[in-house]
Amino acid sequence: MTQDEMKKNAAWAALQYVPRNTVVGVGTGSTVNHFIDALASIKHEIKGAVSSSVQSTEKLQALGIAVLDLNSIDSFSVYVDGADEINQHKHMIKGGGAALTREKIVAAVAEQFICIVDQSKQVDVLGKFPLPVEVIPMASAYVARQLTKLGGRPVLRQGVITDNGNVIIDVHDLAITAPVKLEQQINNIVGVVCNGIFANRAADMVLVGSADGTQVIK
Ligand SMILES: O=C[C@H](O)[C@H](O)[C@H](O)COP(=O)(O)O
Repeated sequence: MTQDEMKKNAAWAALQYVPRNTVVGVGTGSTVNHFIDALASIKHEIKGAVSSSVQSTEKLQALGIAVLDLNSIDSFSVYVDGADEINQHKHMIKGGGAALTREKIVAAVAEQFICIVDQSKQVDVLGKFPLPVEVIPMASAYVARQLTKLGGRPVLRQGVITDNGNVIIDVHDLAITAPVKLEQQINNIVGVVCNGIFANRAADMVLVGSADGTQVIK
């Protein structure tokens, strides 16, 4: 079974946790693209979606799913999104597709975060995947120096501008043993919009696709 088939299994398994007659929060990425396909199969049973990226919005709309303004909603039940890495505490690294800030915003409004991954995303310690940090462009050199002081090796992601008009710095060589603390420390650097550690708001449930089926971790 390919990695993409494992992603697809996890994504379709998420459908059973989507309450009907409500708005659904939708993340971004190749795993979520499978979830959007799955969501289209029940589009007449939901009230629409709130989206975390232009990419997901376009796919949702192309499949006939209404995309609602997050500011028009007080809360909704379930946010479904992938991850680049996830540990046993359901802390994640996200942002490989540069969508981390809007993802963190939509996740914050959701009552429950369901993370869909293939088994290759499970790690003991976060940080082998370079940590994405979204940065206001004029602050990129300053922020890079501060990230170096925290022990990382910052690399500006070439040719990428986020949906919010900012740049991404990928931080290599971090062994993230205290994700809750490091997420806050990086947020405190002036010029940082958001970082890809999702630990202060971890996932509530993880669906892990593998060749043996989909494992549910609650
Ligand atoms: O910015 C992108 C998101 O955080 C994605 O959820 C993450 O990169 C995982 O993507 P994929 O499902 O393509 O592996």
